[in-house]
Amino acid sequence: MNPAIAADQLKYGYERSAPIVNGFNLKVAAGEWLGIVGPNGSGKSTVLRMLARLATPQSGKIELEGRDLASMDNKSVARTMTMLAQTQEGALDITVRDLVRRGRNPHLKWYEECRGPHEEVVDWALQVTSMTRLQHRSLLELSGGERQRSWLAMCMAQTPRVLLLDEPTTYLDIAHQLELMELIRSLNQDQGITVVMVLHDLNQAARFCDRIVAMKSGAIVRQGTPGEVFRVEFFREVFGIEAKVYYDDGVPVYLPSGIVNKQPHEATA
Ligand SMILES: Nc1ncnc2c1ncn2[C@@H]1O[C@H](COP(=O)(O)OP(=O)(O)OP(=O)(O)O)[C@@H](O)[C@H]1O
Repeated sequence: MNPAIAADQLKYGYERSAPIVNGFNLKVAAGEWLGIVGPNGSGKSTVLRMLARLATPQSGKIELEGRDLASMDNKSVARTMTMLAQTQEGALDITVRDLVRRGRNPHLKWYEECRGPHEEVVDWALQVTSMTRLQHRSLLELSGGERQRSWLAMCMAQTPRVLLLDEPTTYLDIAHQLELMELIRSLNQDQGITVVMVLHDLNQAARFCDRIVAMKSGAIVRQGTPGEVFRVEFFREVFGIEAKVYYDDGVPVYLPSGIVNKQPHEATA
């Protein structure tokens, strides 16, 4: 079976600056939950944007389920893969249900309306994200967590097989963070959706992800299961911190104790 995503030798940079991402290779298996971690400015969002086709690599190739991403049409990409960003742009003066209906657009012909079986998918997307009760509310009347769930419901209405998420829990309190992570876990485990998520909370990465890829200066420096990655040297070399690693129910948990050498940490050094 083709990997859900295969990225080969990706390179990306801005004019007059050294490449931000260089020689980046990644394979994500269908049904896997991959976490991308790394210091600020290490290129995580840039990689995710290239995978989502929001940024075009200067060189290298991305395959989505074995197809060349660069030559796929927009609707085929949107029927296969979707991305939930940290914050969303767009008007909030819309009901949750109307927002979720927009997720059906890649499946509709230009003359078609969201009706019949498409409305059933909207019902399903609202249900799996626990938004049915709030579906007639305007986004303006929702909390940050409920709003993020509404956007996720729209993503689900696309019935994607691959879900990309860029720090989706950043603005959520801890209860809403866990709620969103549990929800994504059920989408991953029950619906078989492949998940690629950039996240800063390393303990959450260890708890939820099958595999962690750590980036520094635009390249992958460590990867493996959370247990393989969570080593004292990893925290020193990638984040410049001293940390102790404990195990809770088989899951590694780190506790930071200080900055290595007491030097200001150079994120992109
Ligand atoms: N428009 C731009 N022009 C020049 N450099 C940019 C631009 N946008 C981003 N960068 C640089 O690209 C590098 C990688 O940024 P990116 O957002 O991918 O990192 P990140 O690992 O996601 O960071 P963070 O954890 O802070 O979100 C950073 O050094 C950033 O300053």
